[in-house]
Amino acid sequence: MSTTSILSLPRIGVLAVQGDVREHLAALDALGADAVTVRRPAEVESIDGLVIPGGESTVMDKLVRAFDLREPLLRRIAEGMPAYGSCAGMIMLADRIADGRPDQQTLGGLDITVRRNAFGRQVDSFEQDLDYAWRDAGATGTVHAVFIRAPWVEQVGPEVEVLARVSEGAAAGRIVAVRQGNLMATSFHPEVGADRRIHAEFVSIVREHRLQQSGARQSPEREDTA
Ligand SMILES: NC(=O)CC[C@H](N)C(=O)O
Repeated sequence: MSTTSILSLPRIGVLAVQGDVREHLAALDALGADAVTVRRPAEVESIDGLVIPGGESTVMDKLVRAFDLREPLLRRIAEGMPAYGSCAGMIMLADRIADGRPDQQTLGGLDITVRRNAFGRQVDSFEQDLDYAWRDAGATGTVHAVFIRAPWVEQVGPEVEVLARVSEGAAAGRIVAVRQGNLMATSFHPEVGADRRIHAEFVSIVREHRLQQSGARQSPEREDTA
């Protein structure tokens, strides 16, 4: 949690050890967030929310450990810091990987099982319009989802809300967007286009969390003076 005023911009970090960091920074910046890269343990402490980009989850896992980011990230996520993972980022936030390599660790937090590269080699990349369960009352309509060697969600726990499924083709019905409390993940890459609605949903989760945090900090004082 940043120590700046609650009225200041939410500071949202993008995990910047590997992957498509720049596109997420641009999307967050366009939404009026204070978007910063996260490479050092101290940087994990100063952010209000975290985006984990697409890339290669095995490499990301190794670098997170090599840069001493694993422990602070685990702690902040356990404390309730909002996080959003796209593609490899979804894998990093998953509690379980189906057929995972024994040496691959995730940060976890989302009670889901993901399957890496689930759509198969023949269809490395594809695009589809999906129905999306918007939480922002202002957002409506489908999402044009871009999948690049994407995972799908094979199993979800009872606390997990399914936000989107594949709409057509052999994989129709597969879960590709989820939310559980302050954690959100998509198999696809909303950062590649100009549509900012999914990032906007995450920024509003971060804003709400900050408000709750500031309320929690203030309430003991209010009791004192009552
Ligand atoms: N575009 C992506 O992030 C691909 C994810 C990658 N296949 C992985 O397993 O980590």
